[in-house]
Amino acid sequence: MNVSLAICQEYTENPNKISERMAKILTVKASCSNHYLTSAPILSPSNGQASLSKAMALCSSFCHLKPIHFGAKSISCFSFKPQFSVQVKAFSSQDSSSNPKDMIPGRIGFLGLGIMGSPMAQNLIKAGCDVSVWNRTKRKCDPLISLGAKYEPSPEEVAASCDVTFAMLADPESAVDVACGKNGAASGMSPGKGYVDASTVDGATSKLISTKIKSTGALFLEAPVSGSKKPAEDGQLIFLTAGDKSLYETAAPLLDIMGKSRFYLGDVGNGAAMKLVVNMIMGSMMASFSEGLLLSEKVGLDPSVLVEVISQGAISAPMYSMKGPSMVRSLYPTAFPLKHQQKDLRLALGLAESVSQPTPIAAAANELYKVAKSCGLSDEDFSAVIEALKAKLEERS
Ligand SMILES: NC(=O)C1=CN([C@@H]2O[C@H](COP(=O)(O)OP(=O)(O)OC[C@H]3O[C@@H](n4cnc5c(N)ncnc54)[C@H](OP(=O)(O)O)[C@@H]3O)[C@@H](O)[C@H]2O)C=CC1
Ligand SMILES: O=CCCC(=O)O
Repeated sequence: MNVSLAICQEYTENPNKISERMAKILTVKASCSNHYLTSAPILSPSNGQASLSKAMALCSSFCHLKPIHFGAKSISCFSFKPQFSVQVKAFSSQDSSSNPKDMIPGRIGFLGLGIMGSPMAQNLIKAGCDVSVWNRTKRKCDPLISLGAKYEPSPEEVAASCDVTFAMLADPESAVDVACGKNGAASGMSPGKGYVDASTVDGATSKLISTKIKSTGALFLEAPVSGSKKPAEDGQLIFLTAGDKSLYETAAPLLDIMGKSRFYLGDVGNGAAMKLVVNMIMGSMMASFSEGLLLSEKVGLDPSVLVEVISQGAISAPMYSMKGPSMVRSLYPTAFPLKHQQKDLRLALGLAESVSQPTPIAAAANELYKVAKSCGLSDEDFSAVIEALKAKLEERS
């Protein structure tokens, strides 16, 4: 907090000078800790907008700076995320809502506290939001309750007591059940509220949920994410949103707590489609990488060296460097469950079918993930798909 006040004084004294110092302070702070900096009131805001814009423009030459205007009452907000999740938000002290919490919808609901939902909800709580939670398996709520979350016994009660409710559920069936089923979120929805579904589902499912939520007068946004367990923990997700633009704007400060970027893609279904295309590519990449690792080993090469070679060339990808070393050791600590990757391939193939787009590579990859599931690997990380190839090879030899 001292840091943000130092920034504010500099704003007001000399807006041309501040950005370099701001970047330096934040870099130091970011490397020391991993917490959010919020509330940076501009102390003499006569030239607040001008100095802030100037500061943001100058600061962007030092770091990845993301100006976002969110709401008439705030001057502006920007996120600074170098290696760690750090956010700085600037507000006018003349503004009646100089408390950043006033920019955030009153109470936030979170439904579905699995690998992704738990850290996402946790980041909201750590950023100072009032959060209510529900999960089918209640014990998964306990760590969040101990951080200050309020437990509600059903999705309906979460939705009824919150302004904006997020859902992060396994698949289309669970997303529909939690939103539209008995004691589902829709039963607690009414005008003025919003439902943001971050689960990876197909467009038809998303439209069904949207229709049900909107029939209550509430707003709907689909917001599936790219990024896995670690980005969820670090507030570095990429949101692929579509639906009600006004809910997108209301939810933006929350998306910025949980993520590093956000895309607004228009009508409901477009966010789901974008997510499925991304995961279709990812699933095929992982299947192909698995084949390469095993082939290299079979011809007497060291697969660890293959990982190293790939990391230095044009086909390098963080996924190969992150997963490769443990795959070589036949270890698959779960970040993205294999069953969800197969679900995404299945849904992506359905999307392709709906527009008669050939996707032979993804279809082959899907078969491999199905084999992996039948080998009992559903809850392993999706990189365990390599085991399906080992099984096939063993069958043949
Ligand atoms: N893990 C990852 O890397 C990523 C996952 N995703 C997507 O995000 C979503 C969540 O993924 P993730 O957190 O990994 O999955 P998990 O399997 O860890 O969590 C799934 C969540 O859905 C709940 N759930 C499952 N079935 C039902 C049901 N019938 N009724 C009510 N709740 C149910 C689970 O409750 P319970 O605890 O009771 O089982 C749990 O809260 C999925 O759609 C996935 O594809 C997107 C990006 C990355
Ligand atoms: O849906 C899962 C995506 C995982 C990732 O983007 O790393």
